Amino acid sequence: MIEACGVHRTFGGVSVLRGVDLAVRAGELVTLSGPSGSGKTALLSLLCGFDLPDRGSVLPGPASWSACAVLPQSLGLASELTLEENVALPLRLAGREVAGVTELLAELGIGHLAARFPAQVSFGQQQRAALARAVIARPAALLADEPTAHLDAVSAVAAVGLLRRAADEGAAVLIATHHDAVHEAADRVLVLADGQVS
Ligand SMILES: Nc1ncnc2c1ncn2[C@@H]1O[C@H](COP(=O)(O)OP(=O)(O)OP(=O)(O)O)[C@@H](O)[C@H]1O
Repeated sequence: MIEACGVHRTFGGVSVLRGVDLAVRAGELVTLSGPSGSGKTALLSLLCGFDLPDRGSVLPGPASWSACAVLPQSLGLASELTLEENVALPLRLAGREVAGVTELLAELGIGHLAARFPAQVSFGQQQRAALARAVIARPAALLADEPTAHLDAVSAVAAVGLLRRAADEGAAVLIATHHDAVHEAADRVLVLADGQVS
């Protein structure tokens, strides 16, 4: 479950989020649209615990952060690990068997780059690796910020397919995006405008 209840956040005197309420249930893929600068990234940062609300509450909270995967715009791949090692990391950290990495990279069209380091591939290729890392451990909640921003049409279809599958397998998935192809795969589309979600 992903949830925001009465969330407020102000930056430098500017009230960006003004009483945001939303809920994404297990098995649901919900997209968040809204003009550039409306606060989508700020909201995702609160939902995943990167930031704290001035007022209101969010889920997942600290007790369930380990079951939450985040795909930030900055990707956050470990530069000293290969793409394959990056994708395997959530499984290793959880003490689980490493399986499915090769298949996932192939599905996203970057199987041939598995042994390269992030700095040796394009940003769009890094973005696909970060997406694979976000879904590999089957998180209960998945927050993705513009996951198709640097992808061509074919790669975007593969990425959206993967996010849809994560929801179909039971994850609560929330995606901030400007892309119609992602909205079309969603169960619901939310709009963030004037500090509130509708
Ligand atoms: N840490 C911060 N400090 C100061 N201002 C911030 C901070 N984070 C966000 N803001 C401001 O909050 C507003 C919303 O920013 P945010 O990045 O959340 O928008 P967005 O909807 O994700 O935009 P885009 O679609 O361009 O990615 C902007 O005016 C931004 O400058």
